Amino acid sequence: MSLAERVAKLRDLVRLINDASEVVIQEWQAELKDSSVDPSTSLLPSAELFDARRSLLGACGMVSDIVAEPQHRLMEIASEYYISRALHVAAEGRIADILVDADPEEGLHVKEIALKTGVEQWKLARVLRSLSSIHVFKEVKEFRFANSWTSQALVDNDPLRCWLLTNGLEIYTASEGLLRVLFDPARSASYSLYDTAFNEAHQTKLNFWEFFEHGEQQPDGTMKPRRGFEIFSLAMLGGGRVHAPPLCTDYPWATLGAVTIVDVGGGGILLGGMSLELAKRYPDLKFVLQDRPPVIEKAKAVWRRELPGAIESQRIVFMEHDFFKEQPVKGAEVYFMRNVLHDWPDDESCAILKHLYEAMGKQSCILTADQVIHTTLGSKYLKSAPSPLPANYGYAHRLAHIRDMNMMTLFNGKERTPEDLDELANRVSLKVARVWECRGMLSITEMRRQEDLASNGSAVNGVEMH
Ligand SMILES: C[S@@+](CC[C@H](N)C(=O)[O-])C[C@H]1O[C@@H](n2cnc3c(N)ncnc32)[C@H](O)[C@@H]1O
Repeated sequence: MSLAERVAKLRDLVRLINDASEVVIQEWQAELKDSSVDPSTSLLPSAELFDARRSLLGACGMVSDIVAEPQHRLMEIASEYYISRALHVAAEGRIADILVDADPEEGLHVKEIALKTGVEQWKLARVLRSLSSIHVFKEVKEFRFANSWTSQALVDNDPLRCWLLTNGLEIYTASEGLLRVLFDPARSASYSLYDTAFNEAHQTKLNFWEFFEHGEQQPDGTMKPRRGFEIFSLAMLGGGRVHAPPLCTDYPWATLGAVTIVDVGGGGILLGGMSLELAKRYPDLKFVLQDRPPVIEKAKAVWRRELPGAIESQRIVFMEHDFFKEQPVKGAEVYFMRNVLHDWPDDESCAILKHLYEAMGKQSCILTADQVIHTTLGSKYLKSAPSPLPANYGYAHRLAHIRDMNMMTLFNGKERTPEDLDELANRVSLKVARVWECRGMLSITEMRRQEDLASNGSAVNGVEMH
């Protein structure tokens, strides 16, 4: 890039930062007037705030590319995992909870934090300083730390704490196998569930789920559930809480009327899954929750507690079902899957979709809620970022790619672009009719049978955000 181009781009970005900031401020002020919104915990920003926020974050990231010395920037990216490591230490040590009563001006001395965590104080100070420099925690006086706007979100929030921690345990170890697997020609070309970086790093022939279900051998030869699995389960609850509000709002569920939603691989061990969230908000909807037998048993208990009467009135029917077998519920209006397809390579995902296709009727659709990958080149299904940002908002899309790398590492699975999903759909006579972009990490992709779309011409390759 020539100097003139860099100067022009930097000026464009600063203008974008300025404009997007004004929108963010305006929307914050509107939130302040709305007593139903708590800005510190709201997971449902207005469409304007969501959009301005991603422009602003994308632009700030792009500024770092233009302004930073390239070699320095590359060195930083290559070793950034130590920042993640620092956060894992903070999560393991429950530092945000320890700091909850600290005076915001005075903070708590690292000596006292060390006593409560068991980490040597001067090492702990270095961990906390790493995080304070990126505004997670604050060093308010020398060696005295307090919570920041960001770390405050961790206070008394075990599901979120476990989400951070689970990325620092078996999943982190698994990422260490990526180099060896990707540069081994046979395993690199394989999309088997058993040829993953996870298998390599943990030296196991079990896949991710089997590994956890199998437990850990104790010195006396008995098996004990892995601590990491308990943390992973709570982490899924943390993720579910973050994902649910936009998914429940940004698809027009209320307009469906009194229809049945088949929640395929619906989960719900700890929180009841997406169906329970929808059931609480939309009283006309009915549900069939399908999953593996141990999951179904646990989900029943959650529903009994969270929505008394729903089981008796048959608003919810629980069904043990393997989604690699024939779908027993025929002609349902909606077959819903959240965070299911991303766990599976393409062939397995097609097998799941094919069973749904065979059960669908004319009015049926599949709604799949996953992280939708948007490339820097854009997609006809997704809203593009304003210039000079790349179409996918660049830096603001980083977590999507991180999650995609995670799926590759653990399962040979994949977060997909709308085009990838359409390709899978085409293999089993389905088609992506529309992507419902939601104001969160996940979006909803609607698939219909090709013959139905052809007959009523209702394919929409557009973008709509509520
Ligand atoms: C990542 S979880 C998602 C759970 C839920 N949809 C949610 O969003 O909270 C994947 C789910 O797929 C289920 N699953 C895995 N293999 C399955 C199979 N062969 N048949 C049915 N469900 C399966 C798991 O038990 C788990 O509940």
